[in-house]
Amino acid sequence: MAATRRLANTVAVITISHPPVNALSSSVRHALVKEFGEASRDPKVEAIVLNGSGRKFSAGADIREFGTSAIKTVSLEDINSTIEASQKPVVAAIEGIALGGGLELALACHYRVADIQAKVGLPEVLIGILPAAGGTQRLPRLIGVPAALDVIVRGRHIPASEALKLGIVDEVVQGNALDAAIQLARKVIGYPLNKKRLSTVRISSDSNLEDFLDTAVEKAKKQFRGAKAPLACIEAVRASVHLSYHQGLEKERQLFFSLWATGQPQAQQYAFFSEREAGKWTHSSGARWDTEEAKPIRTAAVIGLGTMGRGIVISLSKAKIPVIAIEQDAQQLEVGKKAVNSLLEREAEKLKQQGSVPSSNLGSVHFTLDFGELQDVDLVIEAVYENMELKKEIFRKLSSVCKPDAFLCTNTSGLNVDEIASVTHRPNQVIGTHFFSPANIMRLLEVVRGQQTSLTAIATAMNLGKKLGKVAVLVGNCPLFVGNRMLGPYLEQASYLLEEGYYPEEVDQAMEEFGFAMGPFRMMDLAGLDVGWRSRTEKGLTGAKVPQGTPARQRLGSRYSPLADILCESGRFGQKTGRGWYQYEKPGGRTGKPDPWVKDFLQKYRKTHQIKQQPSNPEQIVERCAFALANEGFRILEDGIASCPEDIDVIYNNGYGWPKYRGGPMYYASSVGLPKVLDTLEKYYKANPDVPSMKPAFLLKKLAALGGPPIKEWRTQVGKPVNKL
Ligand SMILES: CCCCCCC[C@H](O)CC(=O)SCCNC(=O)CCNC(=O)[C@H](O)C(C)(C)COP(=O)([O-])OP(=O)([O-])OC[C@H]1O[C@@H](n2cnc3c(N)ncnc32)[C@H](O)[C@@H]1OP(=O)([O-])[O-]
Ligand SMILES: NC(=O)c1ccc[n+]([C@@H]2O[C@H](COP(=O)([O-])OP(=O)(O)OC[C@H]3O[C@@H](n4cnc5c(N)ncnc54)[C@H](O)[C@@H]3O)[C@@H](O)[C@H]2O)c1
Repeated sequence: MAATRRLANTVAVITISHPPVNALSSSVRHALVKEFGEASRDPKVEAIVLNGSGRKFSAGADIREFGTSAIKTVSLEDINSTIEASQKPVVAAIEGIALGGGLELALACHYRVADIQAKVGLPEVLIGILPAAGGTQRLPRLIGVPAALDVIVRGRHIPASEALKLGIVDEVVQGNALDAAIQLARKVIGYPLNKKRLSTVRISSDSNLEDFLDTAVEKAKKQFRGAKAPLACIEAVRASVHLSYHQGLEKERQLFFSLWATGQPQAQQYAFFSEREAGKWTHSSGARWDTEEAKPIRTAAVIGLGTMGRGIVISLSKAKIPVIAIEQDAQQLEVGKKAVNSLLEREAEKLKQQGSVPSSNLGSVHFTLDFGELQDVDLVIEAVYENMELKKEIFRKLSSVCKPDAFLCTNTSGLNVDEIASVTHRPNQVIGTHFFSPANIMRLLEVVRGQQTSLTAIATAMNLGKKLGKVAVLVGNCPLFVGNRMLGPYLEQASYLLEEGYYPEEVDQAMEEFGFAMGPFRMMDLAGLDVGWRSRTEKGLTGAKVPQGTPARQRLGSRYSPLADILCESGRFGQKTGRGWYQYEKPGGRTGKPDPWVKDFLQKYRKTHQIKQQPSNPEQIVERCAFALANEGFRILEDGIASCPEDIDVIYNNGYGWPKYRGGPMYYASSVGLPKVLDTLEKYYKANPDVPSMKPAFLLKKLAALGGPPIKEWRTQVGKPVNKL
């Protein structure tokens, strides 16, 4: 059923009923027209209340309908106009969510009542479009241009208490919003409605407002580089200032269709559904997310309170899970405790501003040096240094101290989860939980299954990810897992580009213009060049273990770039030392400037090694870096380390700053066309047979030979997920 109507005395209650989120599909819109028309004509009805079933008002338009003919039947804005013009007062009872078209529907009502838990917003920008059922025209008329612009351009989900302050809703109730809405509807019967019809409000413009909008455009260009939707949102809001409501609506429509033509909405909507699909994991045994039960996690522990441990503690605490936090000595414990407490204070402040009580919304954190205190916890996350021997020592301890059914997780960036599990008495309870830095902010969680990891452990870790508000993606165990493994060939290409004549700022600029949050060299400076250097030294790729006589630019018969090693040997570790690929104002500084030292060093290096310079071509930079990423992605699929291309894209969109409006590296390869990707890689590999990472993957060749089928069909060409190692 799409919408139903019942009578509460003289108030008709129309309920949208389209589980799970009451998306306003074509059938819902038809039903709304019918029910609203009947209520309007019914002489017994004096007021109308609109709500949603399942304690959710509505998540907006049915995203699956975009690009189909269904979106064209019964426009939502026509329904909104009819509601707004109603002679009987209409009240929206907002429970749970009123997002996108859901809020636009509520804005057409004359009054809005929300429950305290509700969230409202216009998040269309996050899926590449703009509110296109009058939202960009009604909201500025209700709360003013600056506040509306912030809501629309950022696409935030706004808590009810803030929505009340902004004036988006008229009333917030602790209890039942429907009862409160019915009461309000009765109260306002016979009141004049003119001022409640937002389309009739006029916005007065002045030069300050124009300056404000111009500044917003410049800010959005910088902040959302390359994304078209935020700019379209600003243009639509600008129209609300200059044009009549109906002309503004027409502008909104035009902007919607011109955005659609860019291809960005399709990529972002693919990313939206891919995130949801990632939760629906499958296992080679045939087990799935809906066949396995997760164990509840009532208490947890985190070992190591460094960069990662701190963020993980905060994430757990925000999910109301009490945490025991452990360090190696009193001094480190004190440092960690200070850092965690300061982050917790910030969280508490945010909660207070939202009208929530911090003590009942944050799990407690207990600091200790005593592993003995871990005997009752349900789950432990280890986040000590990336060192196999140290991790094994910790897991031996955990195995003997923790209760037998406790889950033991490692936050390693890429070490062998099976080897870590092998020192415990319960390898089935051991699993990788690879968070991203800062762990309390970044949404990605790679959940790494080992050979012996139980299905319950997988279900529990995936469920924990959801509880922490993360996008959890299940991956197999191989060196560096998925995201970091793909970075290898990408960074390798970036380095080769420097050897061939480019400078760090040129490569970064090209990748940032492509849409990456940060180019490869800025990213390396931020993460610390020493991390990779230590790992290459351990592997014998640099340092004393390299056999005498090895050519500087070759290892194990393949091309090698020693540039990053040379920087590290000069003490240039990136931001932390104030020098890396860039120079910074001070050690720990954030603003990098091109460094003449690097320029000079690169020029000398090229001369020494007689490297032929390439003519400058930013397109080539993007192609080489992005195709190197995608090619490794195809190998990961072949190996069964990721079970589908969508999972890889979710990882890149949420953990590596890939521009969501390009869908992810696999979606990008698909949109460029697999035959073109293959051709480019083939040409490069033919000219550079000593760069094996650019040898086209077998799966890429297979899919290209099939003519490059749509990405949703690739799954059928991929083998069953298996653990490699
Ligand atoms: C000129 C042309 C006219 C254009 C008119 C434009 C009108 C309007 O301006 C455009 C919009 O409203 S655009 C829309 C603006 N609104 C948004 O962008 C809101 C997008 N949604 C969300 O942010 C989150 O889903 C919620 C916060 C709603 C729930 O979060 P949660 O509790 O973690 O749950 P969950 O796991 O996330 O979802 C559960 C299931 O619901 C599914 N589904 C959800 N929303 C859907 C939708 N709108 N549609 C379809 N499906 C939707 C989701 O896929 C999943 O399905 P599955 O098959 O079970 O996997
Ligand atoms: N930093 C990142 O961006 C990042 C991202 C993802 C994963 N990781 C992984 O997370 C792990 C931690 O990395 P980090 O960056 O937080 O390191 P870090 O150096 O910032 O912190 C490690 C912490 O572990 C503590 N520690 C060491 N031995 C201990 C012991 N025996 N008992 C208790 N605590 C001990 C140290 O005192 C230190 O505070 C590593 O495996 C790393 O590869 C790091």
